[in-house]
Amino acid sequence: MPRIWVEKILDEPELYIMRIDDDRIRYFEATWDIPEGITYNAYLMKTGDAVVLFDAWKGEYTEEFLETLKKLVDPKEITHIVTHHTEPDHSGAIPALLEANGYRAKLIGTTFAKRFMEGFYGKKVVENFHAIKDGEEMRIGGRTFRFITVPWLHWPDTMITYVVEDKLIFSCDAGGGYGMPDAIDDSDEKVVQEYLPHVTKYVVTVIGHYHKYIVQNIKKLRSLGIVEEARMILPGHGLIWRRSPTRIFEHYEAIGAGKPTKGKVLVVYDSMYGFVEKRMRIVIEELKKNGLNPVVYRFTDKEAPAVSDVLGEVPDSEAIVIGASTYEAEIHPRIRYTLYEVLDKANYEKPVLIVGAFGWAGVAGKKIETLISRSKFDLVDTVESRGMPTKEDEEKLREGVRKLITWLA
Ligand SMILES: Cc1cc2nc3c(=O)[nH]c(=O)nc-3n(C[C@H](O)[C@H](O)[C@H](O)COP(=O)(O)O)c2cc1C
Repeated sequence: MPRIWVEKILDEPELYIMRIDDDRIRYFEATWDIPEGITYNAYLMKTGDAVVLFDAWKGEYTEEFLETLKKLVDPKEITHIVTHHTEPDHSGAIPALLEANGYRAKLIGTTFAKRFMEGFYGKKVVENFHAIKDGEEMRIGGRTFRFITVPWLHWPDTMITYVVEDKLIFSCDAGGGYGMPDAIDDSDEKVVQEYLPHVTKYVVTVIGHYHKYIVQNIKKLRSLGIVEEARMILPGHGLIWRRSPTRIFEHYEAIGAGKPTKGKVLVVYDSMYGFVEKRMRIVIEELKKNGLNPVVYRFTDKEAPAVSDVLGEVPDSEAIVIGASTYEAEIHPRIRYTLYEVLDKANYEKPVLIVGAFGWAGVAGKKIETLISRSKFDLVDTVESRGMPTKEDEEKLREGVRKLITWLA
């Protein structure tokens, strides 16, 4: 059963989080394996004569959302609904809420948001929609709400709200992560440490395709001075950041920049009958001998790691080793798909060593080389040979690892 959290975050303005922990979901966006689950966070603020709702929950949890909301307020009393991003994991419950509200509330979002809401839920939902301009301020319930667009974090519709007097940033997907942390905020460092890898995985899989916009948009928010002075960052997924509000954006920036963890080398390969495996054991041994820390993901007839987990390991790796067999004159399908996603979502300037095995005519190595040469990654070496590696092959593999290490020095 999904856990529901309703907690008061502030007395003045009166501010609540409504969070549901989605433990039923298996594949976010019908693609990314997330055994760690995800939360949907909505926020409710009572200020002066206004009751403002920031985002909602996924449509699947509409009933739970309305029940939870009714504990805090009669839905008819909601005066404003801010929709930062219309992806249905945040907007799904809004149509039913508007109905319960008697369509009294003003919806606030970007022009794109208006278009998308109408496309998803019909004309009636946007009858009372105010489309903001970037940087526009509105006085609501005695407070100043500034709306700032952050396009492509990760849809064109995306914006954040800054409540000027209280220095609060409502950031929706920006600053979010996977996982169902055992707290609502960052006050417990142990919870934060467990949560941050889920943030990395979230950023790469969900926003990674647009990763240059992560850096650009955070730069934009910093230049407005609101990141440094923020008292709290309140995302649409995961933890609220109030002990150290800037930390989540610093983490996002580090992911955007691909800031490496010293010595971490991501090793990913397939092996159907053990020939690539034999090569990779040599590679891993050589990496360890040289003081590096290989993080290994293998696709075999017994294991198939989640590609989402592999993606989450890329940003802070210093280098990558890809091992692949040739399969029907192609790269093995598991590595082909993994590589395709890495190049699309986690494309960084990092060195790559390619290792291949084939039966009669090796093409996997060459095909990976071509893909790497068209990406930001740097090709260090390709070591590919037939079947069982010979002594000579073994020496070439060790030499390849040494070249990788020299590259890192
Ligand atoms: C389904 C299948 C398709 C294969 N296709 C090719 C191929 O097109 N060209 C080739 O040279 N070898 C091919 N091979 C042979 C493998 O690439 C070779 O045995 C390699 O050493 C496998 O390494 P592994 O046991 O680590 O997967 C194929 C093997 C299988 C099982």
